[in-house]
Amino acid sequence: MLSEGVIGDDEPREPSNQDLTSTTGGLGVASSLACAGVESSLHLFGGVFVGKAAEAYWTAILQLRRGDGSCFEDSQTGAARGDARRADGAIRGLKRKRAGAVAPSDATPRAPEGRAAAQAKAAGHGCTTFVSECSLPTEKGNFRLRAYRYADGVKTHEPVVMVAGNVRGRENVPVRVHDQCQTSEVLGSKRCDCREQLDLSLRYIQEHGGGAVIYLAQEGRGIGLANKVAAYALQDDGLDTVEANRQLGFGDDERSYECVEFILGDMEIKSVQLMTNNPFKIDWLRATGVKVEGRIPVEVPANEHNHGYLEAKASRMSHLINTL
Ligand SMILES: Nc1nc2c(ncn2[C@@H]2O[C@H](COP(=O)(O)OP(=O)(O)OP(=O)(O)O)[C@@H](O)[C@H]2O)c(=O)[nH]1
Repeated sequence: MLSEGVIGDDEPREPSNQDLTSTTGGLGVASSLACAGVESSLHLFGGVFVGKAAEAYWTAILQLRRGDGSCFEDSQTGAARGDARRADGAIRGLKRKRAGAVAPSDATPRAPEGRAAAQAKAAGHGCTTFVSECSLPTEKGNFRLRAYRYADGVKTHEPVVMVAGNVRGRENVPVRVHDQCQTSEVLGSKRCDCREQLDLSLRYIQEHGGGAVIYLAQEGRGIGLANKVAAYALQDDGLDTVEANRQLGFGDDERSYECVEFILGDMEIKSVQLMTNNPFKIDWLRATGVKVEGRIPVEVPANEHNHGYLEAKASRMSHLINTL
């Protein structure tokens, strides 16, 4: 087992002014959609975001940025918050419309929401800031826990990273980008493989010279806990995980990985071996500028409750699962 991980030779630190003004890269476009060694079947579809909704959205975004590009989410005016709420509603409406527009009736595996989603994930509308770091002894070993804050004018969340070993300045660092699953990780649900994947990843980085697990609060592939329960209810009635999302008016995948490049850069991780079974996650991360050198599978044995779910992930979402 590794000793408690460090980002480099740093001591744990409190947020400095520099930390609190460092940000993600602004309004960039996909820096790279090249996906060497990984099969990609991104499909094109477009959506135009116009009129008052767009104005409100950009107003809210711009009010979150100083001239120097830094974040000041806590100083939003009431007007900005109102704009943000209207923009939030507009975006939700757009997503529903889009989900209806693209919902395919065939079972062909495809990138969830296609190229537009990959580009949106890469577009860089939000700000990520480092907040603080502490030691975190766990059942899987000793880690350092780094906390960040992300805000895009509509929503905020607080990504955390569990780090083991010395990763600063390294290439090919094993990294897992893991999305929250309260049902399995907190409540012990056997409907999915999320908790086991998290455990496997934490053990892996302890046993293989270090690495990082970036944990993002994007419950239910970004649709939220209550909506995921609604999706589960539809799956209880026979729909699969993809059909259930569409039936609720959501895209197949509503997650955003915009903060990941900033977090890796902040930790001076130069390139990663991504721990995932999802080839599209590799595409998305590359589209945001993350240097993904390769993939480490995170496969766990199926159980009687999640077998159908894992089969749907393999057949509907192209997940590379050999344990079925
Ligand atoms: N909407 C929805 N979300 C689910 C369902 N089951 C699990 N999740 C969420 O799915 C997310 C994990 O995504 P997965 O599709 O399992 O895997 P992935 O992250 O794309 O790929 P891996 O890196 O291989 O784990 C977590 O946020 C879970 O809360 C479901 O049936 N419906």
